[in-house]
Amino acid sequence: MTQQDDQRFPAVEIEDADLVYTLTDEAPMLATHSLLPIVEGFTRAADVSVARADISLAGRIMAAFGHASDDLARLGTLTQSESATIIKLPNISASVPQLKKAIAELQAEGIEVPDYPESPSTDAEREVRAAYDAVKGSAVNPVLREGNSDRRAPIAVKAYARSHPHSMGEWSPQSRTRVAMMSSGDFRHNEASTIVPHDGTVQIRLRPADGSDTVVLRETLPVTAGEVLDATYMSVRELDAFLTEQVAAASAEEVLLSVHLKATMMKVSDPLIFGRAVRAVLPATFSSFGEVLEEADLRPEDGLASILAGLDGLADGERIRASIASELSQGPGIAMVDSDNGITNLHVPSDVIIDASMPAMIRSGGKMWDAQGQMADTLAVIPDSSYAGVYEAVVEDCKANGALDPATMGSVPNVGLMARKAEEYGSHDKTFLVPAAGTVEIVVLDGTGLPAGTVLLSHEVEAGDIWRACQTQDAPVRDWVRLAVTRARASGAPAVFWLDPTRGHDRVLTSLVGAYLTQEDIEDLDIRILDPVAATRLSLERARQGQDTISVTGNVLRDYNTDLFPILELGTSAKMLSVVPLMNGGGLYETGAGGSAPKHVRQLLHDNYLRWDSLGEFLALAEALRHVALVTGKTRAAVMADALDAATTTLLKENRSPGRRLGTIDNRGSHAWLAQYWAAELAAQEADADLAARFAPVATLFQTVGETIQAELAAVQRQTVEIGGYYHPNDELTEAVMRPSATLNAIIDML
Ligand SMILES: NC(=O)C1=CN([C@@H]2O[C@H](COP(=O)(O)OP(=O)(O)OC[C@H]3O[C@@H](n4cnc5c(N)ncnc54)[C@H](OP(=O)(O)O)[C@@H]3O)[C@@H](O)[C@H]2O)C=CC1
Ligand SMILES: O=C(O)CCC(=O)C(=O)O
Ligand SMILES: [Mg+2]
Repeated sequence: MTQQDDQRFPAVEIEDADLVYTLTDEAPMLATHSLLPIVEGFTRAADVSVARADISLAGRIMAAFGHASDDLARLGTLTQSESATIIKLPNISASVPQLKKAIAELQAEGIEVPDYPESPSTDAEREVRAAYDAVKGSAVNPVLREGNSDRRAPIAVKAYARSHPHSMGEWSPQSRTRVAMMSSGDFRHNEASTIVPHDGTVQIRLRPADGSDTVVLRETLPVTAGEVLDATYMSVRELDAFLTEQVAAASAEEVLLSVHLKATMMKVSDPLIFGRAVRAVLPATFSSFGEVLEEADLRPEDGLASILAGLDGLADGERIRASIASELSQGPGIAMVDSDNGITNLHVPSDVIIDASMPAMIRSGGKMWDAQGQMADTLAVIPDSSYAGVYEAVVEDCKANGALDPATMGSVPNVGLMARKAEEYGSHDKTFLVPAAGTVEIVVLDGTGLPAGTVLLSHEVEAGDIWRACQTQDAPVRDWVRLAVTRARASGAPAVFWLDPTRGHDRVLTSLVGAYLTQEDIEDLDIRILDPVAATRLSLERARQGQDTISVTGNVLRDYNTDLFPILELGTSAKMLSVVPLMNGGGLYETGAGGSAPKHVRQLLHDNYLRWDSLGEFLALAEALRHVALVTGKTRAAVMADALDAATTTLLKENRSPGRRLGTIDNRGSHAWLAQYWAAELAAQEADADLAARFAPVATLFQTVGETIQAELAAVQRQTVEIGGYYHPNDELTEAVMRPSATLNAIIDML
């Protein structure tokens, strides 16, 4: 969906536009084909120029090999501008299997992109691999998130959820579901942290225990004055022992085994941990055939599906397949992603992503799907204990007090430390699979105010351990504390900093928060610092009493909490307002807090029905238009924003959001209603008479043909459709599918 394809609007460059709208993947990409023409039509009346930035997985692959403009890099630069206004939809953070599929799809279209080199051996292959590694995993959000995060449910959304509570699975005190985490040897227990005194450069290296030459893991790493620098590692020995225990425990307790990781955002460490879990479930297979599989580039970290798909070409293929089947049938039931097609939790590393998977399990009364398509209790394995306690506390709370009630429960909004790749979510370029036993050290090269050669942090490690460093700059920490105070003041709710005194990083952060709070006016505010488990308990207790509690967290809990609480409160995190005030003054408006909902694509292709809810886009657009008005002086944009918010409130009240069942309003139908309500609000408002006059005939027209539009949109349901690709669908085909109402299209063209 490139700008040039659309002749109705002159192309606007990303750098010149008042507003940039991102083109992404899967369900939000489909929704954009329907919504963006409406947005462009309406905003033109306010003289707001809109550019499209293609940051889809396919777009980024093409850009990496010179077949498309590198829109992500351009947007990254734009985030530094004080006038940037960017609407960011969720995108695929690709696992290796997804990346390979996208590459194959582009190649089949005749686009010359190279294969993904599994084991690069030449310089050219290493270069290709580096290019793909930059596209892989969470490669978009960290580039754009040059600010901290403010995610909350707007009042109208919360009111709607209370009056139309979503279904919740029942929780029984007898539930056998529980969370398992490591009690030593993990990232939490090994964490060490320090504050860097001055700007400078450090090196990360391994001094092997056998006295052989030092291995440089990272040649140079710039550090900044006042930043918090941490290092930690996951002991593979302790991880393996833990995972083996959990496999046995799930069997003994007769519950499903499920593994919850963030292999997308934590693109180096978590696929490795996922691979250890695959091994732990198939110990005999890996002991007999591990080398054969390795030689064939069939890696457990890519998941069972990749291994199974690669067996055909192997001499031992059938024996390996039989061994896997036999071990799976004798071990505990594995939680399923798709029981109809035999897809387990361990098939693809990016199918079960902890921020969405744990809340979905909790919402379902602590159950996941088994191989027979029934819901069953599960042992939820979250190896690193840094944040697993939060989920454990929710599970225990639900066992003791029953499911939460969306009709009455309070809200847990979040203020998250995120800017400049803060904490773990910026660690992938400082994460290493340790090649040999020895000492990993972070050593001063120059600057920092310390003598060259000073060892800042060090760990004794074994081969196979996963070591990582994290950086958290000072300016983002100050900004985060300020944002927390602002939100506490604006909302009147208590603000709780979730910081763990048993962790090195959190202890340092606690002292900084204490210091920076003294610089704020907080006398009449309720601001506390609690460890994450205590903070969870307090937030739940208050939520059960209908009270709101702001969670002020680091980057990972920002991610976890903004799915967890919204999924319980609102049924989905798609309904969140998600604002990132960029540190240089710009605004990044994320649409909801969830991802790209891959399951929705299947339903569109099968039934021509898209259940994606664009509420997050509507909320983000209104905020973005207000920001445009502020930075460009185009006051009309603010009038458009107020009218849009009013239209969104009507849409909620009138229940015009997409349903889940065929025959109800889908994504396209909800867009048409939004356009109708938006036009009505613009015609009725008195702040801008010209705008009112311009939209009066549009509003009248919608009143006349609104039902025709809905009938045209409903008529296309219940048929299969073809859009000519998954990662890189054909624009014309997709547009035809997503804009099937000639009547609506004519109105939009007229705007
Ligand atoms: N900001 C970003 O860019 C983010 C990207 N991601 C990426 O998204 C992909 C999928 O991640 P996953 O863990 O499955 O999580 P998702 O949030 O994409 O999906 C989980 C479920 O949430 C529901 N859901 C999410 N958004 C909506 C919406 N707008 N309307 C209605 N329902 C919605 C759907 O439930 P149901 O099926 O019941 O309808 C969906 O199946 C991954 O590639 C991941 O990396 C993930 C999070 C954030
Ligand atoms: O970038 C990603 O991979 C996921 C981001 C995410 O889940 C979030 O920010 O809530
Ligand atoms: Mg998330």
